[in-house]
Amino acid sequence: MLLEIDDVTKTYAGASRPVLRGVSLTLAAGQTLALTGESGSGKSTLLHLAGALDRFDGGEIHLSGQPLSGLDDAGRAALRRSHVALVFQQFNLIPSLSVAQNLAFHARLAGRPDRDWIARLTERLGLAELTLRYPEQLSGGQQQRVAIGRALAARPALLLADEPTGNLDETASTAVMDLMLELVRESGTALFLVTHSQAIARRLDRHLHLAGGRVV
Ligand SMILES: Nc1ncnc2c1ncn2[C@@H]1O[C@H](COP(=O)(O)OP(=O)(O)OP(=O)(O)O)[C@@H](O)[C@H]1O
Repeated sequence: MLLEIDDVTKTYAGASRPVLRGVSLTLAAGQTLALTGESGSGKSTLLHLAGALDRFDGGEIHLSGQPLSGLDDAGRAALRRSHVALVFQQFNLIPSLSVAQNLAFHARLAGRPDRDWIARLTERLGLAELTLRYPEQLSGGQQQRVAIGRALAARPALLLADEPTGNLDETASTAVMDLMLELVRESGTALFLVTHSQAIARRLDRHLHLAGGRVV
C-alpha cells in the first residue's frame, strides 16, 4: 500500500479541540482518491499529514512502507522529495524562473531530470509555445498547468492536490482537471485530491468525506 493512515489524531497547538479524531484510510499505488468536507473540517490538515509536511499526535501514517512518526524533519523532507509532489490552489510557481525552468525544477531537485518525459508533459499540457514565458505572463489556468507539469516531472508516487482548480473559472477548471487525471493515470501516480466539488470527486476512483474529525 502506498499510503496507510491509521487512527490518526491531530490537535493544533493552542486549539481546544482536535481537528482529526481517529482518521484511517489507505491509498494504493496509482489509485485516485477525492476528499470532501465542509470548510474547516480538516481536509488540508489531513493532506499535509499524508505528505509528511506536518506532525500528528496519535496513530500512524505509512508512506511507501515508512512510518512517519519516527522521522525527524530531515527524514520527512527526504521522503517527501523522493515520493511526493504537491499542487495547491495558489499556483506557487517560482516567479524568477521561466516556464521551462519551473517545469524542470522539482525533477532536478529529486535528481530525476528526465528530459523526454518533461518534453512530453510540456506538450500534453499545451505549454510548448509558452516555455520561455514567466509565470506573471500566464493566465491562471496556464499557471496551474505548469504547476501540474512541475509536480509530475519527477514521476512522484503520490500527488497531493489541495483545491487545485479553486482559483479557476469553470472552463479552465475542467481543462486542468481533465489533464491532471489523464496524466496521473498515464504516469501511474496516485492522486489524493481535496475538493469542494462533488462533480470532481465523482470522477476519481474513490471518494471519502471528512466530518466531525472522522472519515465518514
Ligand atoms: N496551523 C494551524 N494552527 C492552528 N489551527 C489551524 C492551523 N491550520 C488549520 N487550523 C484549524 O484547523 C481546522 C481545520 O483546518 P483545515 O485547513 O485542515 O480545514 P479544511 O477542511 O481544509 O478547510 P477549507 O475547506 O476551508 O480549506 C480549522 O478550524 C483551522 O482553523
